[in-house]
Amino acid sequence: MLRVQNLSKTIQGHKVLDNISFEIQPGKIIGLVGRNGVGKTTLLRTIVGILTPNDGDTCFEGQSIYTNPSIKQHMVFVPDSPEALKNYSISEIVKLYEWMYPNFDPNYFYSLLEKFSLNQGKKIGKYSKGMKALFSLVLAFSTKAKLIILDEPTDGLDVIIKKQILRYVLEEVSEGNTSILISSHRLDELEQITDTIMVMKEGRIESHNELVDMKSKYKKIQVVFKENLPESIEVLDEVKQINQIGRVYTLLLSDKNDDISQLIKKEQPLLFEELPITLEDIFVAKLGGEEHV
Ligand SMILES: Nc1ncnc2c1ncn2[C@@H]1O[C@H](COP(=O)(O)OP(=O)(O)OP(=O)(O)O)[C@@H](O)[C@H]1O
Repeated sequence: MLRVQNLSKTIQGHKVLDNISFEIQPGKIIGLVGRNGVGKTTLLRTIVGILTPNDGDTCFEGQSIYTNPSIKQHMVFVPDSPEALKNYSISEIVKLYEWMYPNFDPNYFYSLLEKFSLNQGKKIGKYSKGMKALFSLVLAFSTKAKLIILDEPTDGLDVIIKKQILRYVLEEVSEGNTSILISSHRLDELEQITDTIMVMKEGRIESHNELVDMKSKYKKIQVVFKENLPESIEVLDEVKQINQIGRVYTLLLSDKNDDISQLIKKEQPLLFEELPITLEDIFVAKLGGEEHV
């Protein structure tokens, strides 16, 4: 469906995107994660053609979006601060979207406004921050685009709406061939809805894996020793310390064959307990350096 090939973008002499390639298949939800300033928004803005790359291409169903802009009617981008529409009324926005997106479904749009209790009389500028975020999502899903690209979609939404939205996103994807690319710092939410996770680091894609495969590469344990964590364990590359409270250490192990667990057990811990692993643990292990402990 979407193929990003060797995309690079330099802004003010700084290479923000460095030779990025990936593909998105129909019916998939992909999470894009990375530390602040790593280039996520720049990547999303480049693959929808708001920014022009210095190198590389983005093709939707085989056609470059830069040389065939009409193909972009099948993709919709929801920015993290949707200010562009704030002076328009809802009926004006509907007209604009019907013009931009031939498959825009106004009946569906109004039914979603109702479903999420969004006041139809107000100008968008009069909505609260959360209502604006919600409105942008409703608008995006009403385009019936095949690819929906969301930048920090749940920022500003209260927990109840967030849950409704996440459920709604899952329903939409399971019913049709819509694909969704979501950039988010809310790793707990991504974990609930995504199939695969792309990790960005210094302008590159560091990894692009199925979430279950990522988790299977690690083991999270809690250990307590009589004294501190033995140095023989601390120095191992396969051991990342993700938390310490007193003598209770939480460790993330790259331990496919159980070798590291055996080494730790040889040091006779007072407690050795395996814990469920989260996307946040993997994020910290991959991108956290030593600063997080
Ligand atoms: N218009 C611009 N002018 C100058 N530098 C820019 C511009 N847009 C982005 N950058 C720089 O490019 C880098 C990546 O920014 P970007 O917004 O893509 O990061 P991000 O991963 O989305 O960050 P965050 O998680 O904080 O939203 C940053 O160093 C940023 O300062």
